Amino acid sequence: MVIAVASDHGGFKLKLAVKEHLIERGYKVVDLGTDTEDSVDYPVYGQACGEAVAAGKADLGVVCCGTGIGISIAANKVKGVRCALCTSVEMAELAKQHNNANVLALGGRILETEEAIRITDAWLDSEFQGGRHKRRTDMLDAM
Ligand SMILES: O=C(CO)[C@H](O)[C@H](O)[C@H](O)COP(=O)(O)O
Repeated sequence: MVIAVASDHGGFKLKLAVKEHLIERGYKVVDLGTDTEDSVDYPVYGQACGEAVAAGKADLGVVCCGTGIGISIAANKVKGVRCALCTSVEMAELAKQHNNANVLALGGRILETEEAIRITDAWLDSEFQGGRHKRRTDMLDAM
């Protein structure tokens, strides 16, 4: 299982913490940048992660910016991406169970690192429930 991670400067430190955690969990991680806390533009990194997932170069993606909002909008511009901005464990569970989110967005200026890790684990460890939810994700993917 390969997970792509990407962030702007606002999510850089959180991305590093999530990346380390993912590696500890045994995932192969591809880091698409940014690589410093210098100011950069979140659309570049949201698009890069979304394209990696959509192209099958990664199975899943995690994107981080200051709030998680801008980079999630960018990732969701890529066809085939279902990026979910999550601020709680419950949202993360439902993002996988109902939306089959293939990219998780987190806010580095919003979440404590420990909570972000719990959210990431909840998303990874939940399973898509299919059924009526599959009909709806198919509708999303056809847009
Ligand atoms: O999602 C965002 C904005 O929609 C992020 O929070 C960005 O990280 C933020 O806009 C960066 O702001 P900065 O003042 O340039 O650091």
